[in-house]
Amino acid sequence: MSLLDLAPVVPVVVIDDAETAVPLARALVAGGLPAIEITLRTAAGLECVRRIAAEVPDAVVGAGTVRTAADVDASVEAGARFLVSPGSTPSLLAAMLDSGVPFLPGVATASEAMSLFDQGVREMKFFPAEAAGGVPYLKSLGGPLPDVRFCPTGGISLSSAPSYLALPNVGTVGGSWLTPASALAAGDFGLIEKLATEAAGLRS
Ligand SMILES: O=C(O)C(=O)C[C@H](O)[C@H](O)COP(=O)(O)O
Repeated sequence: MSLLDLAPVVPVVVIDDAETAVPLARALVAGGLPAIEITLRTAAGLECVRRIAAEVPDAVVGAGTVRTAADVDASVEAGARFLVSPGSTPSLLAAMLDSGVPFLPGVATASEAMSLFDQGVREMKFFPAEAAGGVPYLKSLGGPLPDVRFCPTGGISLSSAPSYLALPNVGTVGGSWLTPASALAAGDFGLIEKLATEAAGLRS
């Protein structure tokens, strides 16, 4: 099954304290969102991937903010089951193609999507979704590029997600709204499960 079909929303998580990774992942899975993207923006990112991969078997944990071939190797070694990047470079794409796990390279234009398509990539992240043109832009890309499917991410909320999910070239959306920094700092995993449950209900 494609990564884009696992759930209507992929939570994008920035974690500072690796101790929160496992309870956070359990809350998201309990709410119905099994695919979880842990960004490599923080020093704790890889350790969080490692802990979730080892301790939360129902989660499909991936690494986000993957920018280099070294990031690809470190993520896979930590147990990442998918990789997401904000954009794409030749060396990053080569490493992703070689990684053995599904990946969503970021694109924001038709030319970028066509370059990846030429390399055999059919599923991509559309980033930064809202700033780059949002739903109308993505709908327009679907005309000439109907065989590319996207995970739009960047500026999407519970209220804007349904209009993206209604597009035929969108499988799932990414967003950080499910894991507010304040809830993480307070250890409020009940709130995170509630936000995940709301998001999981967007497409039933
Ligand atoms: O970290 C990355 O790899 C990114 O490319 C950026 C993230 O996808 C967005 O920051 C999430 O978007 P928000 O839901 O607006 O917070």
